[in-house]
Amino acid sequence: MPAKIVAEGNKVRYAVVAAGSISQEAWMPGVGQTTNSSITAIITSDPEKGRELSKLYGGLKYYSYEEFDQALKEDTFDALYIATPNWMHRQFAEPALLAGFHVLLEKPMEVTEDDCKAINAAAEKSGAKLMIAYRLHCEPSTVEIVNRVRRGDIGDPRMFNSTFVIPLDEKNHRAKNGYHAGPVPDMGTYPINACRTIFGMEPIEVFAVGTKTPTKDFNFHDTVSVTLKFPNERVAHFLVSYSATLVNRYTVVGTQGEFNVDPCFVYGPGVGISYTSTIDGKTETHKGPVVDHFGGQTDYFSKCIIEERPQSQTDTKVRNIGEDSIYNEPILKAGTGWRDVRVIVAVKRALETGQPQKLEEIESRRHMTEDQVRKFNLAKPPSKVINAAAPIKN
Ligand SMILES: NC(=O)C1=CN([C@@H]2O[C@H](COP(=O)(O)OP(=O)(O)OC[C@H]3O[C@@H](n4cnc5c(N)ncnc54)[C@H](OP(=O)(O)O)[C@@H]3O)[C@@H](O)[C@H]2O)C=CC1
Ligand SMILES: O=C1OC[C@@H](O)[C@H](O)[C@H]1O
Repeated sequence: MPAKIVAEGNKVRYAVVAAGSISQEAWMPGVGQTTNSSITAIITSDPEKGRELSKLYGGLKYYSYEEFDQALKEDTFDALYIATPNWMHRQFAEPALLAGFHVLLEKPMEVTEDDCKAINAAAEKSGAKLMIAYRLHCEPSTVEIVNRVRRGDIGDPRMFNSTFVIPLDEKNHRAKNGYHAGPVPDMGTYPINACRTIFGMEPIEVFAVGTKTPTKDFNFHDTVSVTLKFPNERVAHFLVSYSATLVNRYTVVGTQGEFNVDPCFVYGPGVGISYTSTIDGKTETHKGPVVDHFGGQTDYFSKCIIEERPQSQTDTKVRNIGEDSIYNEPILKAGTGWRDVRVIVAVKRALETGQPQKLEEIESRRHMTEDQVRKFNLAKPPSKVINAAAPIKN
């Protein structure tokens, strides 16, 4: 089926697939901050959520998962926001894309490289647009930091180090579903995407060490240390964990300076991505604005849909830092979703074998530019949340 067209002046109509915590508490309120997007349908396995959210959002059409194929035949939406658990992304994304619906797909893209490739192939076949929900790609401080590295403010970026810890409630779906629900896919996606973007390169080797906290009942390594070797002897390291207090920070060290970013990955009331820069011995603090990440990414994606920006512009070539070349206009970022998953599955192999894992050398593609930045105020929290599990242990 050909890709859905949304006329200039109309809003892109979204269906939300899975009304979990991120959909109800962040994405659905965030859409209200945009001017070009609306929610018109919900696809859920829980009829109570269907009824209640339909009322809360002014009469959404709701469907069960079994009615998904039927939903794709009706004219109630143009695009989908898919926020199922990681291993259920493809089952909704692939048929929706083949049917011409645009898809904003939660991170990580899926759990295997084959799943990612199948999703990309579906988008290519129909021409429908696909974007992985990297909300930070539309966040002003994150884009500023990346741009400052690209223009050489800290010299040659040599090292990246990050810690991302969120204490997980053991009742959450992430707690009992093995590696692919664990901290590497769930949270590691952020530092992996950040260091790939900051270095403008793809890693060539992966080392990993995992531990299982004795007092916890997770069925995977709940704390993992990962080292990524990059071309030109650059190195990145990150630690992710479900089993300690909330921490989210990264440092990029270059030949002339460093950026320390804290908080760097999370969102919500009072949270503005902020950093200190120390360049040639002079330290400055940069307090970032509190913006709605979810409204921002959706507004950007809808703009790409309305303007019919070609997906072929998705993965434009990136210069290596220090080289003098011109960037092309980059747009969406399906390719970068697979590139993160490629690393996530290599970490799994490294944990299983205890051996470093080589990655095929691939050229880097540019993703994340100024035109993606959105500065919407944070949406008000929803007046009601229906049957959604809190990810964070209180
Ligand atoms: N970009 C970001 O900042 C964030 C992204 N995410 C991503 O969003 C996705 C969903 O995360 P989140 O909302 O926190 O998860 P939740 O556990 O809160 O919700 C997941 C929802 O998926 C549906 N579901 C279908 N099958 C299952 C199953 N077997 N087990 C559990 N849930 C199921 C349910 O919705 P229903 O009852 O409606 O069918 C459920 O409420 C993940 O891919 C995650 O990585 C999550 C948090 C932040
Ligand atoms: O931003 C996030 O923070 C909490 C995580 O569990 C979630 O999946 C991630 O995307």
